[in-house]
Amino acid sequence: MGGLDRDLLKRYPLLRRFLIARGLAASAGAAATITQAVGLAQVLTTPTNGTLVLLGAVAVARVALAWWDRWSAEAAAGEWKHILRVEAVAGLRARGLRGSAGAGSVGTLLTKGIDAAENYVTGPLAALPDAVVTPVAVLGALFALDWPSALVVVVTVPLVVLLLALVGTYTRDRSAHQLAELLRLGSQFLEAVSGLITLRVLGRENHTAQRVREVADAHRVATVRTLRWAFLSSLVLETITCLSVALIAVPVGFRLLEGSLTLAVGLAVLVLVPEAFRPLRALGAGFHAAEDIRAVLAALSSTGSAVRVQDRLPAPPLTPGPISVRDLAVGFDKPVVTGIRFELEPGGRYALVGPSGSGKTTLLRTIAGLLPPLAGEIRLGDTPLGAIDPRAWNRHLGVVPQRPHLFSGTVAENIYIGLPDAAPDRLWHALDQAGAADFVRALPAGPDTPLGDRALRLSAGERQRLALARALIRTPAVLLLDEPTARLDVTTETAILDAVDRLPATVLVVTHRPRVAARADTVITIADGQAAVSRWQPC
Ligand SMILES: Nc1ncnc2c1ncn2[C@@H]1O[C@H](COP(=O)(O)OP(=O)(O)OP(=O)(O)O)[C@@H](O)[C@H]1O
Repeated sequence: MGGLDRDLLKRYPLLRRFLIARGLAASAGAAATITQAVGLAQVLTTPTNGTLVLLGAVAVARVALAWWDRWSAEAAAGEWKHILRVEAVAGLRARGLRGSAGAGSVGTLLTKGIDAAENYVTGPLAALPDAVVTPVAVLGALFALDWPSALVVVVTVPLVVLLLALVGTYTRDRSAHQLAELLRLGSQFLEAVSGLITLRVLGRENHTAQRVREVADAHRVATVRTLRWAFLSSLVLETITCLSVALIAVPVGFRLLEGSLTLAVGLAVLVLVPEAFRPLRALGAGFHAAEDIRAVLAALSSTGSAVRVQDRLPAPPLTPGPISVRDLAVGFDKPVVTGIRFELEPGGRYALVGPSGSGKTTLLRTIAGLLPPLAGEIRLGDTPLGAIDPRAWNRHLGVVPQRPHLFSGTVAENIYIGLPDAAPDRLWHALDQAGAADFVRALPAGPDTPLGDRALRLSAGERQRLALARALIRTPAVLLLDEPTARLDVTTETAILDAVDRLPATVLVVTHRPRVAARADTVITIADGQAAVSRWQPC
């Protein structure tokens, strides 16, 4: 049935527990419904004190069950959304973004996309046990009370189930299409905002606004189509339910007039019949939520942002020794560089060179554990990198990417990230080594100056120096630098490289500049998908 996805239940014990608890609650609810219907019929025909007390107790029990139903669904939905987001972030950390997924669409997927989990848990998943248990229980009671009425329900309930299955098949594609439009909108919007300066320079800002409008419109149309179908299926569902109730109510009325049916039984039947359809209607109303979350989970795994938290590797101690790269292949959907072999000795100086797009950054990110190797392995001493807890590896690493990200906090907060208790002299030492001390001192509030959104008030070279200070304050054993001086003048570059040379760390630096490569003992050259290792030789 569309409300239930076996893979999801296998993967998330939380959902299994929720379903079992709801099954028990649905059984209690069905018993209460039948007792209430029969009791109500008796009170209206031959009232007794005992029946009145019983009815009161059942009413209280139903209120308590309704409260618990709501609370348990909200709690399970909140916990599952949290798990999905943690998994998604772990997936992004482990594998990076795959394919053409952009930050905008992944951001939308992780926020609004994963919110669909709430509608799924509080909607079809919560309704499913009730939709299985209650119609069967009510049918049993109807057979005991009045079998001709039960026969009508036997014929009409499968019609409702068939309709739900049809709705599921039809809405599957619609939900995936609607989500794709939503992600496209998120990505277009982010691109338009972050590229505003370029667009203005090119005189294309109106054109881009028009494109965002078009995508927003496409998303609106897709949403309205899905909703139209949901409303239509609800209408058909309600019609089948009303017709079924009418098919039972009319003969019951005639039989009451004829005297072939007692008033108590007739009333009980009339109260019970709508109860057989109620949970199915609830299931049908939230049916599209099941398809929505399925589409979200498929999108998460195709962007590489879904990894099971339980899949985390154990964390053996990190052994000191060289970093050995053995027959490594790096890349994304297909390899960019293959057959890479080299050793990084502790304290050694290495340069990674090669034409633009040859795979230098990809190799650096693989060594940093940000991308999984496509083949071969990286060993730290005797331990494969894959067997080491990423957090343990991170503590030994200093990474300065090509386009470092600075957060909207202060300069100091950006540098202290992960080291909240570091002493201020360490901050100034790191800033000094990175050639950033002078300009930080000149900022309005020194290191306490807020950087604002993505630190746009700083120059590209200043941002790069802060990122270097952030790496150096951690006194890493291994320093991975991706063109760290690409935006700096020669004097600043020389000062920074001198400071880096004085560090005891193993340093691997990606560079296009011969004078930076000249500082390394060993040069790893990547070209045509292959890596070659040589001693530095000036041309
Ligand atoms: N997220 C990604 N998904 C798919 N392919 C990617 C991704 N990132 C990079 N690539 C591709 O991998 C190849 C290597 O890119 P990489 O950034 O490693 O090159 P590079 O040698 O560092 O280049 P440069 O010197 O210009 O920085 C390129 O062809 C690039 O298009």
